[in-house]
Amino acid sequence: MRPDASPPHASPYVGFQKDLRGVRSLWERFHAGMLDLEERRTTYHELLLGEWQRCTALGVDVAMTRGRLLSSEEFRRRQEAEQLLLETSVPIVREVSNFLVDVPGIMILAERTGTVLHITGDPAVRERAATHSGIVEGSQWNELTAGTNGVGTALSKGRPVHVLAAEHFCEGWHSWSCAATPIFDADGHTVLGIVDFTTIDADFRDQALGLTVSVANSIQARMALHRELERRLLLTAFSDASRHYPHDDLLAVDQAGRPVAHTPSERCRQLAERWPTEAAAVRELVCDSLAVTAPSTGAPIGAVLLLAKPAGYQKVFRSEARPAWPAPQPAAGPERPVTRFGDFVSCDPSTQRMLEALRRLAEADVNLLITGETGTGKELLARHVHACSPRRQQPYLAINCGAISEHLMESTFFGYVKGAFSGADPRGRAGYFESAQDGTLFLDEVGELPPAMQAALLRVLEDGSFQRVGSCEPRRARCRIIAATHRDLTQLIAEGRFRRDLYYRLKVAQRCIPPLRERPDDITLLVEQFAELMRRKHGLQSVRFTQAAMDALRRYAWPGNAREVRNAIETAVLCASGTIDLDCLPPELTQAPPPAAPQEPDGPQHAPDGMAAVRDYERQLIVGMLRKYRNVSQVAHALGLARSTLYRKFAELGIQQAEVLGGDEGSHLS
Ligand SMILES: Nc1ncnc2c1ncn2[C@@H]1O[C@H](COP(=O)(O)OP(=O)(O)OP(=O)(O)O)[C@@H](O)[C@H]1O
Repeated sequence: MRPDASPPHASPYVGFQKDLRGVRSLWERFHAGMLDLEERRTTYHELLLGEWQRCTALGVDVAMTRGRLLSSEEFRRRQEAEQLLLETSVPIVREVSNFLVDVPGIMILAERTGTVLHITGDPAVRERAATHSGIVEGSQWNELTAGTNGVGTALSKGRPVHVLAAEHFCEGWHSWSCAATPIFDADGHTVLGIVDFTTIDADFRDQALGLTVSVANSIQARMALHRELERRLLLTAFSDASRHYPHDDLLAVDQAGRPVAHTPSERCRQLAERWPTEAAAVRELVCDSLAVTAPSTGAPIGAVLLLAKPAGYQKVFRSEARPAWPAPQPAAGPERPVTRFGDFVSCDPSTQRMLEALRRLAEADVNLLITGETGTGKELLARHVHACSPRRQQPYLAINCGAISEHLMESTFFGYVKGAFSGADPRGRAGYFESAQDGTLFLDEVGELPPAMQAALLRVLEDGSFQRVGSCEPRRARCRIIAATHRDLTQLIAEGRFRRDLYYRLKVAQRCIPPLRERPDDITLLVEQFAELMRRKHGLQSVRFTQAAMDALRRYAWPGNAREVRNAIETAVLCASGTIDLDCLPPELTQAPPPAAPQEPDGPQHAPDGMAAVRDYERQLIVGMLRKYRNVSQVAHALGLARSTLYRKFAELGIQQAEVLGGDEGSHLS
């Protein structure tokens, strides 16, 4: 056994050499209750005993052989809470792993409570770690749960550590050795997570500790940069508030409760000084606060606080006079919390209920049908359902059924054997069902499947088997199907264009995403999300909207839904130099609907209540755009719609192209 045979190891957290001889025997005697109290021991052995006694007192189960797994719901929450850490660390960890191809070990990123967020490295070691010890994403390795181990001990010590073989409290981990280093926040002492390098004990090298220290340092540097950006956002919010409230005392505090800025009065200076130690007393002076949140994740960054005057009168920030915050300012206010489902965000209550239902359905592992207009985020939801499902470690494959040529469809879905047909890969090829084995197959635009393919798909869904083209050998399909369509499948069924039996197989569970025009609060939310996304993408300092621009954005009906918002905001961000005004928005948002288009005599021009009014508005909009561009492709692009969707809208809304264009349709409508 290695601890008895290997040379001493430097122990960075105890400051002396580890002599691993006798550790296994010490461990055995400790757990058998056969320690000789009079025995003279090295400091190192005393230290180990202290660690193990602590684990015993914490009630750690020494017989455990697999890491404890969080429920996928809880894991999802942790991932969401640690989005910044993930975004910052994963690219670094991956890049380092690329240079460790021949090193038999895995690199683990854990968050501040010891939950593994990400694992990368040697596939064989990864497989063994998962199957033998339950070291997988979502498993927990703090000392309370798993006793002395790399992640848990680095967390509790707050320093880089080696934990080798029999030093682990639980025998189940004795075949592993780990080096682990904490990642600190910019303040130098708050632990944000752990970088750990784990190998089978016999493969362990001392250099592993240097590796984790250097990876942790790189992550820290990147985190520090993020913190600086957050600090700037907070300062921008503070100076905006100061402009709007020049006669008041304001204090900006970051998320850790540290004052970042205050109004330059002596009273405020003193309050800021007292804040870290007497926060409770100073907090009593706070009349109102404005939360400042991270642009992309919505995570809180800090707050601007409005302090009571010495005379004691109370004041609140006026909602209509809230400063023109940078894009990340929460759109819906505290009474409308934002729900996130992966990258899908919403503050609309009925959409939020749908997202909650999807969270539950993700775990249920049943086939799912997602409907909704084009651009409403069906693929985004499907992807995250997979990420929250028990299949999340397996492949996710998205297929646009409308984009596969009909005669290749069967071989694309089911694969083919060699010599199946001329022009094919001579070695044969696996189809989507095999490639997505054990994972999720997302069938986008499922309403476009031709009848023959509908029949073939139905057969797979009914008995779970299929054959490659050119072969009789049955194969089992073990993937989950998520299907999506913007079409009304019940109508297609009534028209004989979609199989009823297939429909029922696909919609074991079904959810519909409402169009954006029916959830006006989400318009503001998406505008701000995309503005921040584009600000980052194009490396801009800040992006803000004038009131007039924001009003126009909220009024518009968005027939292309979130995709159209995204396109419009990207163009606007690029056109504006920081502040987006009306002139940076696409003309259809700012121009009144064309007068010649038919409309109700007193019909509303925007933000109408009834569906009929919405249809009218959509009709006016599309007719106006057709007159302007005189080209269907350009209109579709401007609206963020597929051409096929636009043609569908023509039919639904009774728009006659020839009529609109005065009979010259043929030359322009391409
Ligand atoms: N609620 C949302 N929050 C954030 N982004 C969204 C949301 N809804 C959609 N998006 C974004 O809008 C774009 C379109 O989304 P997606 O492709 O998922 O829509 P879709 O309904 O599948 O469209 P189609 O029917 O045309 O295939 C993507 O960029 C997506 O990230």
